Amino acid sequence: MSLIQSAAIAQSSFQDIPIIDVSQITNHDPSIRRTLALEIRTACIEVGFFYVINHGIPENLVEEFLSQTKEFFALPLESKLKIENKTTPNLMGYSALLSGNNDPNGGGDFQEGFEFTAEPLDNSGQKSNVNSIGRNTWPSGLPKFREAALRYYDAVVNLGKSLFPIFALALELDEHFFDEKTNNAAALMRSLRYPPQENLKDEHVIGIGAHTDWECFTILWQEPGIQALQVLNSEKQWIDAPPIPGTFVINLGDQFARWTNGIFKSTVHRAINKSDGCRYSIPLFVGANWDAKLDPIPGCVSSDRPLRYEVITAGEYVKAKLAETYKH
Ligand SMILES: O=C(O)CCC(=O)C(=O)O
Ligand SMILES: [Fe+2]
Repeated sequence: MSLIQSAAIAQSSFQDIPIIDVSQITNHDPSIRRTLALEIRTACIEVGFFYVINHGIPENLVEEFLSQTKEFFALPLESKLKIENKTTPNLMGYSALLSGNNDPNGGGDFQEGFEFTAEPLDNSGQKSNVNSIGRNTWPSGLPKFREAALRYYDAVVNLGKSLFPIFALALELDEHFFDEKTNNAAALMRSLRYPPQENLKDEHVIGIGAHTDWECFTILWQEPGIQALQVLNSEKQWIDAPPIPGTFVINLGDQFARWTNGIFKSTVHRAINKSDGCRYSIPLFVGANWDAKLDPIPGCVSSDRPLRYEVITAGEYVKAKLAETYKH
């Protein structure tokens, strides 16, 4: 069945998020790759979200960065504000509670964050760490933070790189289709702390308000034991996406929706921490090169399914979204 036909009959009234075993993601056997791609294709067309298990990312890398993240957020506010994202040229660094607002109808996101991008681990801090997004800004007084962050980052980026060829197969394209559109992309990682909102009365100010992600896809680690993330289905029901130990959540973002003319879903989601303690999560946003055009890929536009989005570059799109989210 063609992509457009599959999209036309897709059921997006999902009640749960599929779990996909990606242990074979680097297997070269074409039939194994096709089977995995088909499973991912269905999840992308119907849900826009899936969990991955057997992804190969060592647990200790997560634990080490999580423990550094907890130490960072436990610093006094004035220390964190020394590296506030609003004071850096590229919005890297610390974002305070309520400083961002992902939902234009919301009153600000009730989370703190630390954002960074690629940087060689052995770099002595010279010019080479400037990529298309620019330099990172690291906290001082936490000697293990940078290394733990970058080791974890590299492992998750590698999973991201192995997903692009499978997404291409899922879209009936050559496996290398996305190579030149993504070979110079700088993925952004954020570690996040959500204070408890146990007795939430005002749904106007929640951990992260209803939004879609802006890049191609997101690889999200969530702290086990605390339900917070919810995903909106086509019936406008919020479906829980609970943390499942040993998994990551993968969700598609707007860049994939634009490339596929909406066939791959960039699904609305939000997070609310209703537990009685802080909740941590760590998304990695994997985007296209900033100069890559978000024009529809073959097989996604027809007379029945006309072009839905204006064609712009990934960089133009993300910059506009950043300006909207951090405007106040
Ligand atoms: O913390 C979460 O579970 C979701 C975070 C998220 O949606 C985002 O940062 O875009
Ligand atoms: Fe998100």
